[in-house]
Amino acid sequence: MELAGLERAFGAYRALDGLDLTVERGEFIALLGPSGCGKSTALNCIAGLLPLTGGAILLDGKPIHELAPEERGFGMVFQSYALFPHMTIRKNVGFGLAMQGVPKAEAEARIDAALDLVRLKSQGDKLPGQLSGGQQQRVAIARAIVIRPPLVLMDEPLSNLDAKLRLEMRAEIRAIHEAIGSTTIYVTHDQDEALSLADRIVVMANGVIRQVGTPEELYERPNHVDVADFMGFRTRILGRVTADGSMVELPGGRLALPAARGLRAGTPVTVSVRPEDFVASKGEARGGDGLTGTVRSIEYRGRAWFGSAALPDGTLVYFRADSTLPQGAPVILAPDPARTLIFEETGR
Ligand SMILES: Nc1ncnc2c1ncn2[C@@H]1O[C@H](COP(=O)(O)OP(=O)(O)OP(=O)(O)O)[C@@H](O)[C@H]1O
Repeated sequence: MELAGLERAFGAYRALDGLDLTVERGEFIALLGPSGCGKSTALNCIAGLLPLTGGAILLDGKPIHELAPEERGFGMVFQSYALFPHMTIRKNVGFGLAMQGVPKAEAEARIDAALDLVRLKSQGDKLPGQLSGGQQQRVAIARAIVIRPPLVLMDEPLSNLDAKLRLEMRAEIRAIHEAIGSTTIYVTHDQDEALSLADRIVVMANGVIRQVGTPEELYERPNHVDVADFMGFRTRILGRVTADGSMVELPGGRLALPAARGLRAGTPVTVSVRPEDFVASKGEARGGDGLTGTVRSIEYRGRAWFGSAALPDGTLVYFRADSTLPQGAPVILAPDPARTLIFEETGR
């Protein structure tokens, strides 16, 4: 499937501002981004629930964006399970087949197979209200896949479930995707979910795609400060490349960072670091060994302590420490230079 310059405006507001993406058959794609970035809008446009205001959607080379949702025939799974409360599980799962006029014997066999896949075969005669949240979401998945759709669309399907069930269902969703060989587009704001499920992740911000890549590519080499944010680079510090171009001048000190090599002297930069790669120890920094900050909070998380410290300008740094540190104490904050990212002129 191909999204070509997908646009959706609400009045003057452009919720989708030119999305280009090719999805291969059998791929599992995660659309990842903060609340309001346009993920659900993109999914609803693909499903046909929202008309486009520009661009095109092609399936096997044919434009489908003028088709009604039922003509596209995609399977949809929403955050709310959207089951019919007065219909049995079997009837819920079979609804799409009945609409398509699939003969009864075939429909029954396909309902059996779908319920088997989501491990609910024995629950078919119950009503949705008699099932747990996780079971209801599995019914919704069975209903989406029983029609053998060319594309399965999922919008935060796990966000109503508790943490343990979310992990179990995550594995099941991937297993079902493999088992039926479907193409799946999955909307989430949870980077763990995206990293563990997807073949490729599409990171969105403000209605545009920031980066597309495999989980490894995005985790190791985010190309934009927004993507880094999503991949766990929690600390972002604004600074400038020093006059001789060898270091980065930041609040609380200067750092020698290989990633800054090649940038012009004076270039404004954002430095991004993960908490586990930013080590705090007692003392004050001097001469490029780290930044000086003041401990704001600290807690033990097994193995190590994690906390936050304020730089002189108030910027918060999220750090790891090998022993506890008193609140209010001055600390040296030393990032692992090889794991520190630098972005030009992208600070907020
Ligand atoms: N029907 C609508 N009318 C006006 N604005 C809308 C409409 N639907 C969405 N928007 C706006 O478009 C933007 C994108 O919304 P969308 O629901 O796609 O975001 P999202 O990334 O899915 O966020 P969330 O994770 O919170 O669901 C938001 O700013 C939202 O307010």
